Amino acid sequence: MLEQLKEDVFKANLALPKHGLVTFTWGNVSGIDREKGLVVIKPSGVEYFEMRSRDMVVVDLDGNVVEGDLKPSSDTATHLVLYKQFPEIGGIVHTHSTVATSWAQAGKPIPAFGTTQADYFYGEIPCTRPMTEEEIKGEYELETGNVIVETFKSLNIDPNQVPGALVYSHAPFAWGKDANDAVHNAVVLEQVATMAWKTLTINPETPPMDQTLLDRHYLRKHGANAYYGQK
Ligand SMILES: O=C(CO)[C@@H](O)[C@H](O)COP(=O)(O)O
Repeated sequence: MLEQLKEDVFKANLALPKHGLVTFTWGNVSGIDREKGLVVIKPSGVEYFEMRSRDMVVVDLDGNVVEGDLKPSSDTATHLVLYKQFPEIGGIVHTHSTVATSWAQAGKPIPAFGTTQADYFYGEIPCTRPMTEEEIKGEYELETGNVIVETFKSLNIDPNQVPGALVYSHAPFAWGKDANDAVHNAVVLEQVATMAWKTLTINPETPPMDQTLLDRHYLRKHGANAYYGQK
């Protein structure tokens, strides 16, 4: 079970450069075995092309390394907060993908302008508030997770319906039912970030999409009555 999770997380990490979501060692992917209370995550600062499955690091929910010779990702604390606060997610991706990161740096949520976003995100993709000097000087990665959770609670957004967020002045996090699903949502996030940017370039007055159309497209792929594809 844990060996399979390591392999899955390893492959998911290698998918980041394949999809053009990361440069150098930027970004990271993790997956959780909730029965064991263990998280597998990428080692910090290791080039993707050098990475091997056995390099994946296993930590407990307090961040203690329980297996692996390398140091875990520097963003591990953020992943752990999200696993604890979003109990239905099974995988998390952090990238510095160019356009989504540009939205995060601008401090703007990504509005839902069309059905592409609606198929995967049930509305706008939120951006967190600026972090305080105390949060930044403190345990920044832990506080990054806390401010993502705070954003979803304050906006009453279900993280299972909007599987991603922009961290202000930083970059996006995405998640899903497992590491592979989280990578899928990270790819979609970068795509819809690009579409939204270009939409506003073409028409700065573009309004968010019609709620009925948003409902139709999101609910055709998600929920008890989903019917998309061969369902
Ligand atoms: O957010 C950041 C840096 O700001 C991270 O994405 C790093 O770029 C990757 O860190 P490691 O996972 O290699 O520790």
